[in-house]
Amino acid sequence: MHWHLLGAGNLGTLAAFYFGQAGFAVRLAGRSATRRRLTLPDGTVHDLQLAGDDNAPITHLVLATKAAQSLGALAPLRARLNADTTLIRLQNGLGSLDGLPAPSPHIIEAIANSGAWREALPGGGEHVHLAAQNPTLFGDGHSTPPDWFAPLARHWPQLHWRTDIHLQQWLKLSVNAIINPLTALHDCDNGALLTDTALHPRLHALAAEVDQVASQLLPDWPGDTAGRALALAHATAANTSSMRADVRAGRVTEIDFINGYLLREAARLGIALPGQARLIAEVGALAPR
Ligand SMILES: NC(=O)C1=CN([C@@H]2O[C@H](COP(=O)(O)OP(=O)(O)OC[C@H]3O[C@@H](n4cnc5c(N)ncnc54)[C@H](OP(=O)(O)O)[C@@H]3O)[C@@H](O)[C@H]2O)C=CC1
Ligand SMILES: CC(C)(CO)C(=O)C(=O)O
Repeated sequence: MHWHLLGAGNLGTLAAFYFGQAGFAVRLAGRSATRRRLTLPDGTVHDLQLAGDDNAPITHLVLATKAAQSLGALAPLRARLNADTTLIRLQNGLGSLDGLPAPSPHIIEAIANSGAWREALPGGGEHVHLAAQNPTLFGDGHSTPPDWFAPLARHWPQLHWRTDIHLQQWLKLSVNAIINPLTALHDCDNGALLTDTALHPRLHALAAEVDQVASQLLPDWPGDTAGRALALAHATAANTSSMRADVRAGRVTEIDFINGYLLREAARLGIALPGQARLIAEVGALAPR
């Protein structure tokens, strides 16, 4: 089985590594060959040569661009995708594939709780540092995973198939709506959200707004977004969040797909979220949208 990868950044590199370990061929989509170095939390270093695009039909695709880049990155590939194509959306946020023209591929949602950051390699390519290895959840709403999932899960630590993927997406969105913008605004690593207690009143107020919306949308909503955000910040303490990395690099952030998505859902329910609205404006002032 042949996989294409669209977006060979932090998580794309990690996925390419684990697919490769499981024996699947991986090549880039829309880009030429390049190299990546990956350092895992146990200190092992792995050099990867990522093959360039072959312009062949795409049967299996990992999409790991940032959310805002998704539709633009997929547009030149449209003729190579069809309704039988499997697309793993390895991204934070929700709504990044809204508006994807038909025929829609078979979409598997992937939720990563790991933390990774990257730097340029001297002489070209990039070095990805996996700062924390945590569970990754795949699902498409069906109970049975595809055939390739079991061999992949033997090589990708803590990879799980979830039938309640929609709830899991909201659980991840809720903590990203706290960790990502706060670490971007305060230019701090995730662990600082635990140690800088001056941030806690705001963190709790933002989390309460998230719980107000999510509990109306999802009957099984467990609440305690503040506790779960602090737990994930602890589990990824040494990481630079993806939004902080985007702000630092002057890139478009995912605020519209995380906090913006939440705000739009709240508006549909007639709920105002003043804290989240202010947060979106503050991040918007730091980075392009
Ligand atoms: N980093 C983390 O710790 C975590 C990230 N996530 C989520 O995972 C997703 C990916 O994040 P992350 O890996 O950090 O992002 P990165 O910015 O590291 O990677 C995105 C990649 O997409 C590439 N890209 C952009 N446009 C195109 C295009 N048109 N064609 C091909 N490639 C393109 C970029 O290339 P170039 O740099 O050349 O523009 C870059 O390599 C995000 O949704 C993020 O929120 C989830 C959990 C943890
Ligand atoms: C898991 C976490 C919080 C890691 O930093 C993340 O999702 C991100 O940075 O986008």
